[in-house]
Amino acid sequence: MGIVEKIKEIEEEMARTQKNKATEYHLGLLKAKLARYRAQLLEPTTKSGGAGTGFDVQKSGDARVALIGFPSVGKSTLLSKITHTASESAAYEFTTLTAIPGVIEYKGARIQLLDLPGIVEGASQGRGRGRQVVSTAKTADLILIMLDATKSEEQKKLLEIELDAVGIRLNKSKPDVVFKKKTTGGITLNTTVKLTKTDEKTIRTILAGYKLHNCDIMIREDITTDEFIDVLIGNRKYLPCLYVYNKIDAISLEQVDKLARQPNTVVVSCELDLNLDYLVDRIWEELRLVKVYTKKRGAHPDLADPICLRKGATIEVFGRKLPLWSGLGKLRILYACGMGAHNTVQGKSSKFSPYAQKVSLNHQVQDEDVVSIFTK
Ligand SMILES: Nc1nc2c(ncn2[C@@H]2O[C@H](COP(=O)(O)OP(=O)(O)OP(=O)(O)O)[C@@H](O)[C@H]2O)c(=O)[nH]1
Ligand SMILES: [K+]
Ligand SMILES: [Mg+2]
Repeated sequence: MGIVEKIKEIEEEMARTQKNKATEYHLGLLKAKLARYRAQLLEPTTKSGGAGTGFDVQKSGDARVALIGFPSVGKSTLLSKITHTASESAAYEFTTLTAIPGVIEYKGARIQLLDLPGIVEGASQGRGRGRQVVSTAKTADLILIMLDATKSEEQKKLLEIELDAVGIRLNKSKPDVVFKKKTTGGITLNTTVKLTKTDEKTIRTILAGYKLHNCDIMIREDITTDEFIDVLIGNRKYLPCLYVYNKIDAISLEQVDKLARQPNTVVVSCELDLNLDYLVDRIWEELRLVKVYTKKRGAHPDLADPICLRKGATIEVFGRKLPLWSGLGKLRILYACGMGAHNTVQGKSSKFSPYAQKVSLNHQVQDEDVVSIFTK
């Protein structure tokens, strides 16, 4: 009998078994067995299978948010509540076996929310399909670490360790260090601040360890040794993260209050719909999206249908989101623009706001700008 059949058999037996004191233990055993089989189902089938690559889900919308957590913390319940997609949720572990995308529609933005299988300790080392889950996290613009409010604080640390192991740095900015490899000339090391958490000798030792004998380094921040290594290795991902404590319906008010006071934290109950609106608000904020309105010549800005971009996006990035961009491309466009409230590019990023201003393709847009594009 294959695993799928075994799972089916247990599920049927569970459905047949009445829930009461006498069957509680037996049901518990069945649940554990079910979780074990489902965990097996998650294991990569080939040796290389899944390792290092994420799930094959097309990115869509204006940003991607990934749900990371241990099994049964309520990830799928959340997806089903705040998007139009239903993801199966159940009381046994490893209910979700693959990445399930849903869309949060909010303030004119379409945010892709990815429900993922639960991970276990050691996920980054390739246990279960965990490695695939943490790799998918790397493709997100924001990570939601979902935690069970009724369980120990330990869970948070363990998840952070797993993400850290694949090079994800949460709620940290890239160390302010300029590092340039050269072919000759030895090592030039400069610092603009006093180093209190590492020192020059350590840094030189590490460089030698990586066989880097020729490079220019300028350290502009009081970094740690680990942060210096991150700079050398290079492919680190610095991502914002919200810690979402679910199931607050099952703990005391005092406990809820204590959790809610932690930084980057939102407390919710998916089951009772508690605080979910606030969570979506916070997701929007953390993504740092800006809304930009389009405006046709001689018409009012189209306020009903803004284009959402990441903060720092340029006019060019904006243009690529316009349906008519490819056509414009052929005409060898543009200068784009205007800024200000009633003219071409109107809004906050114009120096001459509220008047329209001509800007270049690499001009950065800001929230609530109104942009018109002209072709030559
Ligand atoms: N008390 C309580 N239970 C909840 C809440 N949200 C979800 N649950 C329950 O928690 C269990 C697991 O929910 P799921 O949504 O399947 O959890 P998951 O994290 O997707 O689990 P896996 O896919 O197995 O990793 C289900 O029995 C839910 O009914 C909540 O806010 N409060
Ligand atoms: K579950
Ligand atoms: Mg799930």
